[in-house]
Amino acid sequence: MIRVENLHRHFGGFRAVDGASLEIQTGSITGLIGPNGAGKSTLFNVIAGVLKPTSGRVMMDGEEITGLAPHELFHKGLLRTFQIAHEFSSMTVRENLMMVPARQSGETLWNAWTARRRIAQEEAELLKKADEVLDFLTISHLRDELAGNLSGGQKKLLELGRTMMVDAKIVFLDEVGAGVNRTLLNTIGDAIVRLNKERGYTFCVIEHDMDFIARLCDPVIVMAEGKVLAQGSADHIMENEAVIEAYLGTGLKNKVVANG
Ligand SMILES: Nc1ncnc2c1ncn2[C@@H]1O[C@H](COP(=O)(O)OP(=O)(O)OP(=O)(O)O)[C@@H](O)[C@H]1O
Repeated sequence: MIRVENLHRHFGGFRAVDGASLEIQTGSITGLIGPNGAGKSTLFNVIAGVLKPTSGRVMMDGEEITGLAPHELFHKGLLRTFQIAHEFSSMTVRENLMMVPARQSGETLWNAWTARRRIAQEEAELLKKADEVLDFLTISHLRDELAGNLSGGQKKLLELGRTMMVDAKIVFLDEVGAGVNRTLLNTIGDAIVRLNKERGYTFCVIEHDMDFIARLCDPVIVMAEGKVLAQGSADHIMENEAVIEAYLGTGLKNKVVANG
C-alpha cells in the first residue's frame, strides 16, 4: 500500500500540491482524476522520486520512501512509466524490452571475459521473457519493428511491457490514453486489468477519459487545487456535487449531464 500523508509541493509561492493525503491499496487499480492543473502529475512526480516534496510523507508498505531517487524506488518495484518510457527508437521492440532488466552480467568487461556462458544463458532467458511479454500484450507481430515506428498507443503498450520485464509491483501511469485511438486504448485497458488480476500489479492511473477510468478503476480519487476533493467508485464520483463543480465546463460535467 502507498500512503501519502499531507503532501505539499510548492513552486515558488504556488501550491501545486497543497496538503494531499490518500492511499493506494495493494491490488487496486486506483484512478486519479481532476481538472487541468489540479496537481496530479506533480503528486505522481513526488511519489515516484522525480520531485522532492516541500513537506509531507510517502509510505510504501509501512516504510517511508519520501524523497527516494527513482532508481531506488525502481528496485522496490515502484515505477512511474515515463522513467522507462523513452523507447530507443532505432532498436526493435524486442530489443527495447531486453534493455530493461538491471545488473546483467554482460555489463562489465571483466564479466564479458570470464562468464560468457552465463551471459549467453541470461540473454536466452531475457529473449524468452521478452517474447512472453509480447505475447501477453498481443503485440508479438511487432517484435522486429523499430520502436520509433510504433504508434503512440503501441508505445504505451511497450511501456507496460517494460514494467513486466522487471516484475513491477506498483505502476503509476500518467495519461495512458492521450492521443491513443479507442481500439488501442481498449487493448491497453485489457492489459492493465490482466496485469492486475493475473500478475498482482497495483496501478495508479491518471487519465482524462472518464469511460476508461470508469471501466478500470475502483476507487477513483479526485484532486482539485492540489488537494483530494473526493474518493469513491466512478459512479459515486460522477454524482458528487463538489466534483461536478470542480469540473464545470469540462468533459466530466458533460458526461454527468448526458448520463443524468
Ligand atoms: N516545474 C513547475 N514549475 C512551476 N509550476 C509548475 C511546475 N510543474 C507544475 N506546475 C504547476 O502546478 C500546477 C499543477 O500541475 P500538474 O501538472 O501537476 O497538474 P495536473 O493535474 O497533472 O494537470 P493536467 O491534467 O493538465 O496534466 C499547474 O498549475 C502547473 O502549471
